[in-house]
Amino acid sequence: LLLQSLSPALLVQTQTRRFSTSPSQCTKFRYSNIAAYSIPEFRNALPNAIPPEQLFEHAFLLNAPDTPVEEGLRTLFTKTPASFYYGNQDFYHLRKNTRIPEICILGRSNVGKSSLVNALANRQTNELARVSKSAGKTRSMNAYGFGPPPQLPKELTGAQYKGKEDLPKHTFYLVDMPGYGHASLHEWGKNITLYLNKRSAVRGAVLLIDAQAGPKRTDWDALDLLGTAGLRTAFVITKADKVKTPDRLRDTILRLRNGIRDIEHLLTAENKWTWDTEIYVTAAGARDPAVVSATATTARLAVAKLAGLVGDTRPKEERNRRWGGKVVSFEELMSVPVKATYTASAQEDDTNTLDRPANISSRAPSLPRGDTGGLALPVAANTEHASGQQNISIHGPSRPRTDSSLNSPTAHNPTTTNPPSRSFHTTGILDDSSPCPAELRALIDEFWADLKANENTARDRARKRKLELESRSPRPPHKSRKQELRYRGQSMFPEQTKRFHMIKENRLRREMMRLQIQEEKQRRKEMGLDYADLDSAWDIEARGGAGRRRPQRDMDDATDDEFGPPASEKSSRFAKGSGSKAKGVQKPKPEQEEQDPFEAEFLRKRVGDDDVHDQGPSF
Ligand SMILES: Nc1nc2c(ncn2[C@@H]2O[C@H](COP(=O)(O)OP(=O)(O)OP(=O)(O)O)[C@@H](O)[C@H]2O)c(=O)[nH]1
Ligand SMILES: [Mg+2]
Repeated sequence: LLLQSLSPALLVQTQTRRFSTSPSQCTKFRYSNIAAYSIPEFRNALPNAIPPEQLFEHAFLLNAPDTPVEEGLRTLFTKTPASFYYGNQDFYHLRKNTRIPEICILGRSNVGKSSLVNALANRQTNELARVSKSAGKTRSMNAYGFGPPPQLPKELTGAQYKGKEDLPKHTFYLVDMPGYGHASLHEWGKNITLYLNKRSAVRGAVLLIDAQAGPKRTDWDALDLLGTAGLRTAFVITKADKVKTPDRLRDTILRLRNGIRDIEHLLTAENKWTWDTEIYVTAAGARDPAVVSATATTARLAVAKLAGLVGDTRPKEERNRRWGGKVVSFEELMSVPVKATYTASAQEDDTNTLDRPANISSRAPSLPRGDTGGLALPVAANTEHASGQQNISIHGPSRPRTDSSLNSPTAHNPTTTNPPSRSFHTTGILDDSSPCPAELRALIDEFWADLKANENTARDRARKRKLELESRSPRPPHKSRKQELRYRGQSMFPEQTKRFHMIKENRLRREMMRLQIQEEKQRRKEMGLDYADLDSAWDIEARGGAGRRRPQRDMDDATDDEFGPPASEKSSRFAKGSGSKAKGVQKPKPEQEEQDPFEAEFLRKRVGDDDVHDQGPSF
């Protein structure tokens, strides 16, 4: 069948009678041969002339060169039972893996991705991956581990991995993706795009194409995305048992080949994207288990090659080409000064997909279609150029790579109801002088804001929480009950506070007086004068003033020398701030009638009447 489809002019004449034209009538052996014929080296030989052990002799398992690949692959995929490793819709919530290769399986919804995972692991339907007749069954990126635990070199088991990453239990992971196209969500496409561009462990992608339906527009979009991400790609035709006529399969394969060639033609020299020239044909969900296992072998070979587990059959000059480009973080991408152009045009109808993408530059980029936009999507950071210069081009998924189409910013119609889908990539063919249109800036800003709003890392959550807390109205400062009562007491009993200050002042005043009397006493002693009157004066002062009994301390008496100036003066006095010690020393005015007569006399003797009035009291 494949002979007919791939090289109709070759060999087919002699073999057509031996092959049934209906795949459903093919035996296991013939399916094996079909599988073998999907590898180019065998296309020139007669199918029945190839013994099974030679089927894959041109390739060998890296660690066991003597093991025939078919047998070795079966052991690799089935001996250690495959197991589920992680599954999440959100790219940022995927479990960390930086040491084991990851191969992702892409394809339209219902093309048979999950069935292929089960077939590769030799499991029944639904035993490992969930399969359904209706499209959109797989809703998250599910990784399944295959093969025995690897023996990692020391540098990959160091302390830097502890607590951050699980020790791998398998040789590689196969990631079953949600399908694009019918019943898919725009959100899935966003996360798959992030995965293809940012996941460091991803080594390659398997793109599944329905044998009967052939490649559709969304498949070209996906291919474009893979090309942008620079990810090595293998092509697997699925549901080969369902094709109605060999012509149909031939048509599918030819259209796929031509489409790939066109994309290859439009790629720039710097682009690191490449693909396996073999197109693998499978029937992983067929009813006949023999057919499933026979065709699963080729798919195993495709996966093992992508994971780097099988010797490479590519020409030597191609072997050193980098498969995955350096991933540029989105932050990095955004900080690059934009020198870009923007191209977009009307949406192409999905039904009009039987045409191969002969003129990719004229293919209309798709517009997001709400929730069913599939992979029509925004971000794709790609490799940096060796020169270090980066240009960003924003365009629809059908990325035009010709100069003429790149320099047509006017093609963008800002009035369009659906905003065109966007993706970013670096390219060397952009003209430096091309201006950055305002709408391009707006688009980037809008997308950036959108992405930021949907971020959900632990750091983002913490930041959001902090902002939320900060935005709340501040709580009143906490006051202890004691503080509160004291504050209330002050405001409720101001008179008591005033009295407290007055007593303090009087204490100071007395202390000053005592010192002065002592000095005077000393002076008189030296001069041989009598100083008995000073002792009696101090006694009077210590009792609380002349003619007073000391314990009387009510507020009515506060007008005397002990409690400060008369009530009329009190307010002004306290308004000045009686708490100050210096001011507290400013004592009752000498003109007060009630002033102690001894004090007055003493002052008169010491400083003279005039001074008393001019300078005011010194205590
Ligand atoms: N006859 C036949 N049927 C197949 C084959 N592969 C898958 N199917 C059927 O196709 C249907 C969809 O298969 P899935 O494996 O769930 O497809 P999927 O790509 O994972 O779909 P989503 O998860 O919705 O994206 C199921 O009913 C399978 O039995 C095949 O090779 N031959
Ligand atoms: Mg699925």
